[in-house]
Amino acid sequence: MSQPTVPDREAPSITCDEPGSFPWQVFHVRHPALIRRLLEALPYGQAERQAFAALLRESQHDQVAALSPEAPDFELWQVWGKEQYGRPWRQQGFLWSESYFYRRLLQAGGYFGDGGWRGVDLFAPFKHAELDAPAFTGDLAALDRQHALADGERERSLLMTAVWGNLADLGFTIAGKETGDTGALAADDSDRLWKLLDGGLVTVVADNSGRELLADLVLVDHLLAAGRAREVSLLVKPQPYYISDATPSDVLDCLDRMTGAAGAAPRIGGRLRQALRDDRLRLRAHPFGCAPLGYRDMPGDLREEFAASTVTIMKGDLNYRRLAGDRLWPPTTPFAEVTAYFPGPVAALRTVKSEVVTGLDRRTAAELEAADPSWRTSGTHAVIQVATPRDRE
Ligand SMILES: O=P(O)(O)OC[C@@]1(O)O[C@H](CO)[C@@H](O)[C@@H]1O
Repeated sequence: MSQPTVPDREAPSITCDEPGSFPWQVFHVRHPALIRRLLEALPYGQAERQAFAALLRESQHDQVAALSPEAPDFELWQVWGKEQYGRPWRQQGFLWSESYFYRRLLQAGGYFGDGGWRGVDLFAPFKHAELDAPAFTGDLAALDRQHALADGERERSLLMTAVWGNLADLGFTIAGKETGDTGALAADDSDRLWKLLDGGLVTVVADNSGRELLADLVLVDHLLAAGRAREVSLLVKPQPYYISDATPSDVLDCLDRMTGAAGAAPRIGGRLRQALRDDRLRLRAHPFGCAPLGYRDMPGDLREEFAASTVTIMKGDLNYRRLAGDRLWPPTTPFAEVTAYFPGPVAALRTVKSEVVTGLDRRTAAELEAADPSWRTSGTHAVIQVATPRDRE
């Protein structure tokens, strides 16, 4: 096997330095809007309100402050943040700074403290509202129609629902973006993906809770029930992150909502509960899920898990950034090249909501860039991309 190329040394890393750019807007528009929403949703006291305001100021104008030595994850962040502490936030890589912002947001909300906010998921009011919203009820009802489809059509529908479910991301909606149900696929390797799903261990790295997680769980149920997976390992976040990212308790909430509904939903929810009991579905919450790093820097145990999987399915935009590297790749850079380090077959199911794009054919890339330069952040397009070790030979 020839040596994999490491093209990420060539594409510029994305930072928040340029006023008006997408990453700059995340820090200067999206984060203030998020904090306003948090303060409306939860009755935080003076100390937390001041801490949120201080975090906003620091992250927009100052140097990155380190965690205090009492923090439970101090050691971890000494490693993850050693290059960044004491330097301006705006000069950090966007992936790093955004991730650290969410870590510090939990701290500002008292999540790690010894007061009444300890362990409280500050995004829970939004997550619960989503589970109670008409759109979620509509998604549950749509499962009956999906169930009635012929096999091939049903698989296509399950996959597309999981892909476009990624638009139901509270970070995206807080930024005032529209979440139309579907747009166009800029790359579609779905046939290759189905070929890989041949009855082995499948790892699904989940993204958002609520509507996206529902679609992902329904897909997982199908993989198990149809023998397309022998076992599924579902990776979620160990703590609240990026607003609506799923944690283990969000999975349980979603299952509850399914089993409490009518029609196909309770049957699917019941099968998933049974699969958890039988260990055919394993729920994992690895600390690396909230790391400010790309998968290139994954720890050994995760590498082993991905290597042992017949395919790892990465959901969502942030996972795509972490997989490909948070860089301004020419969009025709082969997906297999940027994921050459990955220890097994990998598939990305993602609506495009940030600037990182790879694996497009020349014509599609040219047409998209010419039609609307903001297509990368508007959520109008999605990709289904697959790379296997064979592609790298
Ligand atoms: O990973 P997800 O939930 O699909 O998307 C996360 C996201 O909303 O956050 C980032 C900007 O804040 C973007 O990469 C992306 O739009």
